[in-house]
Amino acid sequence: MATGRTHRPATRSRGIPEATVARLPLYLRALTALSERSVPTVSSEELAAAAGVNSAKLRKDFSYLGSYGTRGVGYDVEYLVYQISRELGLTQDWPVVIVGIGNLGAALANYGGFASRGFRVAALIDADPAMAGKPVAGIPVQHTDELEKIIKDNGVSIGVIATPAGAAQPVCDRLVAAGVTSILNFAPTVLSVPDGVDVRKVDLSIELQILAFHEQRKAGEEAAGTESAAAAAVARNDSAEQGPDGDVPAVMPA
Ligand SMILES: NC(=O)c1ccc[n+]([C@@H]2O[C@H](COP(=O)([O-])OP(=O)(O)OC[C@H]3O[C@@H](n4cnc5c(N)ncnc54)[C@H](O)[C@@H]3O)[C@@H](O)[C@H]2O)c1
Repeated sequence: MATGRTHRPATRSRGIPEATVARLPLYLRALTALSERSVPTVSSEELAAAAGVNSAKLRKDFSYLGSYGTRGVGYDVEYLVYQISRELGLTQDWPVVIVGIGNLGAALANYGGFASRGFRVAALIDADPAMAGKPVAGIPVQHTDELEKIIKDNGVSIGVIATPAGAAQPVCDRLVAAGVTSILNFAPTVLSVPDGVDVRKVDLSIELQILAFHEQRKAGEEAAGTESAAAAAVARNDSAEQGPDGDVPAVMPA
């Protein structure tokens, strides 16, 4: 669930809009679940529901991949997994470094989902000399002095930043100078990067704040609903209480 921006135009060079690219991982996650259950084909409606996307949008997205499905049969799950993986560049191995191996960095290093999606954790880097050589998720932590060499030796193009906010920009600068062109930033700070470098920002507290906004709105709607129900009840009572000279009650007895 990465949020934030990438430093790219709204339409990529091959003509796939950025919004479509952002939905491809959602389709892939849903398709992978189907593939694990050996489901051979899926309709656009089923897949759209599983991915949480509108089915017309899904069909449009897949048309950019040249995938139109077969009427009455739907889409071939395995082929679509392959097509989307290829489009996202997941059919090749992506070595990733994680910088800042504290609570979050260690949790990320231990997350098995990276490797299964083609992201190999090539190195764990931390500024704390006491951590150097200590294994986390089976990988020895290396000191930041080694950062440039690690990037070069492993051909790393993706860096994950999980340092305190104050360290994130200098770490980002070093990663970029060493050749990293994509950064996933978990630190609560806005990074500046040169053209050609993509930054995605993950901030769970922002997601929670958005949920809090919706919760507040739901609570407001409920309160308004209770108020209007109460007002309607009062109105019904008023009309029912009208005397023999009054109008006919709103609800006539059967
Ligand atoms: N995005 C999110 O949803 C989310 C969630 C939790 C934490 N965070 C953020 O992630 C970051 C890490 O959180 P944490 O709880 O793991 O902190 P932590 O203090 O446990 O770990 C930070 C690690 O970074 C290392 N470090 C400090 N300066 C460094 C540098 N210049 N180069 C390399 N390593 C350096 C420290 O030695 C430490 O091991 C913080 O910025 C925090 O705000 C984000």
